[in-house]
Amino acid sequence: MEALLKHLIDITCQRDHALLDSSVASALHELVGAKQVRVHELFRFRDELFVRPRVWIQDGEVVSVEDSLTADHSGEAISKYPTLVDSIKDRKTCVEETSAAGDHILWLPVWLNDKVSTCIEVINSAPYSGETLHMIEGIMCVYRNYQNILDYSERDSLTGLLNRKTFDEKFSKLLASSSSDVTPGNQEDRRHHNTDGIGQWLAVVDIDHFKRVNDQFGHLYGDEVLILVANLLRSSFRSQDRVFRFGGEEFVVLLRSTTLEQARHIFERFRANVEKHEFPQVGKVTVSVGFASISNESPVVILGHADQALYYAKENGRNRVCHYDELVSSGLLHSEVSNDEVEFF
Ligand SMILES: Nc1nc2c(ncn2[C@@H]2O[C@H](COP(=O)(O)OP(=O)(O)OP(=O)(O)O)[C@@H](O)[C@H]2O)c(=O)[nH]1
Repeated sequence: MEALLKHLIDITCQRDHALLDSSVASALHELVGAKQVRVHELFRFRDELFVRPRVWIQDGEVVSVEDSLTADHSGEAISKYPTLVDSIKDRKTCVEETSAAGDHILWLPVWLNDKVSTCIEVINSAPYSGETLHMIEGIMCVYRNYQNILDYSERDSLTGLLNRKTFDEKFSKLLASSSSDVTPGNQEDRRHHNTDGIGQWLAVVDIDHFKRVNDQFGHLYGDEVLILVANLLRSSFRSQDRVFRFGGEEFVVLLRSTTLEQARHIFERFRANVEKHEFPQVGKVTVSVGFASISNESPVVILGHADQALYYAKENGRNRVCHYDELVSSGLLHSEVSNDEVEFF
């Protein structure tokens, strides 16, 4: 009872999804005495549903995918887990199966607004008693309620995208984890990309002439355009990338683990998706995009680079994607001296 209370206090003091996942995994691992607990993320890619662990137990400790930039983000097709597929089809919250090795596996899909984007897997060598199942059910209810509360505080109410406050937290965390990966010997390599040319990218996206939409059609249509652009952002990027509404008609995208060529291609594909889209009543809408590599510079400098590239795109025809480093190396932009003293967040 005391251990359960301790874990419930730990779960309910979290203000961040990743920490909430970790404290729930730790509670289930310790209270059930489970061999393994994984918190999986379910995501759609090219019309297929995939599963990818977000948190798991390794050497008795909880490990989170957010702790590492190098973790494998690809995931597995959900069809590899038929019991999980059935549990979702039947709208169940708990299904048990026995593996070929004799382990007892519990699949616990988390239902939020009729959708499942998270599922917990608990693996145990012994069968689960009625009392244990009852306790797991209680922990899952607390977990679901807390996910709801966190979603509400992390998201923008109009578009449902992550909000500016969440960007500040996530971006600082991403930079901290990338700089903690730096060892004295490889500092220069990590400054921009790893040796494969794979890097992280930040883009600022701004709707072109949005004021005209509001002026010509009214704010309700303006809001509708914002919602539709947010949907196009969601469908144009992978689920491990992060999309934020930064304020007004400006959005920020964090693109993980791609080369410069891929990043350019992905941002260009999004720009083209918006250009092709028919917006009800309003007709055609375009966006400009400025992007920069996520280096070991401060958040204000990286954001400033992407902003400068966006400004260049706006000044040079709009409806285009511009890359900061390329503009600097071709002499079209002047690199700014970094000023880490500036307080931005
Ligand atoms: N409908 C609606 N409009 C908003 C919202 N937030 C900001 N805006 C409007 O967005 C417009 C932004 O206008 P500007 O910054 O002049 O930029 P723009 O017209 O998009 O022009 P460029 O960016 O130069 O292409 C302003 O009219 C704001 O009132 C919102 O939540 N809903």
